[in-house]
Amino acid sequence: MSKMRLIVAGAGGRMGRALVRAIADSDGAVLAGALEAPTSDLIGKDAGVLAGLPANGIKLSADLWAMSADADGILDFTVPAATIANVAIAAERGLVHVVGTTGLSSSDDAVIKSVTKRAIVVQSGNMSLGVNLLAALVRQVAKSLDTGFDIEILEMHHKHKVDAPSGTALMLGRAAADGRGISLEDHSARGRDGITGARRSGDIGFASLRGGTAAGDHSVIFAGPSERLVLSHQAEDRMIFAHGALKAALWAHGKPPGYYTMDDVLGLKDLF
Ligand SMILES: NC(=O)C1=CN([C@@H]2O[C@H](COP(=O)(O)OP(=O)(O)OC[C@H]3O[C@@H](n4cnc5c(N)ncnc54)[C@H](OP(=O)(O)O)[C@@H]3O)[C@@H](O)[C@H]2O)C=CC1
Ligand SMILES: O=C(O)C1=N[C@H](C(=O)O)C[C@H](O)C1
Repeated sequence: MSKMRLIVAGAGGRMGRALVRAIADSDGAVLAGALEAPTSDLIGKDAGVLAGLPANGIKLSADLWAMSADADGILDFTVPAATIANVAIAAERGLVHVVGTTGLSSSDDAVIKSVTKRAIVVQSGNMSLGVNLLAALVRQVAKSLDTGFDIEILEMHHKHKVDAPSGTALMLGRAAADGRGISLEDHSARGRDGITGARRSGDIGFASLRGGTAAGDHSVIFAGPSERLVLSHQAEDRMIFAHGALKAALWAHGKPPGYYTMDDVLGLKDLF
């Protein structure tokens, strides 16, 4: 079978470079294009060289329409405005669109879902196996414990990260809210500072730390009377996200148009 032809969006970024390496190592995919911001100094540079590999002849370009004429999918780890611009082209071309970008607003998410009658979208705030298993466990624990247990989510990332809470923290918060049968939007506590008053019962709290090179640490704390249960995951290398994204693209290739998550890719929907 021929290899899946993939475009990496944000090819000059941290995840973009990791994705170029993951594709180079893969038997099932080949790099078909490398997208960057039109303002980037990296336009015209070789994607392989930027990723620390031998030159592969794929030059960074800002023209997704041209590079997608002969592609099967796009791995998109960029910024919200770029991802939203890519959605329409991916749908028009019938590409698999793997969306890893975080910091998307609820209206951005609505735009992404609006094209899934025509497009094949796989979206997740975290593409790693470990975090998606963690989310399934959090949902189950939240279902088992009553509201006497307060739920707090703590995350730490490298100093360059621009959005908070992380997409993963929000995903874990949503899993906890699902388990409890509540809406996260109505039961979140974000950015406590100053005289905040006592904790509102039933809220899911978020706290974000930034520093150094941390690839992504997440803990979900169930704090009850005289005991605490902590479920956590530490990413040691961002290649785990790149391998997850590549797995998602290969899984989605040939699937009917629709909206999918890593639960579909990893078969976690029926775990509990
Ligand atoms: N779902 C998951 O598993 C994971 C998600 N992420 C998310 O992925 C995103 C990227 O993370 P990271 O790689 O660390 O960030 P970087 O800032 O290193 O990379 C983002 C890249 O996107 C580029 N970019 C900006 N605008 C456009 C555009 N219009 N078209 C194409 N490319 C563009 C940036 O270019 P420039 O610098 O010139 O602006 C930059 O090279 C973040 O939202 C992060 O949270 C990260 C890891 C895992
Ligand atoms: O920006 C990052 O680095 C990461 N972003 C994702 C998030 O916001 O959760 C996933 C991972 O934690 C790394």
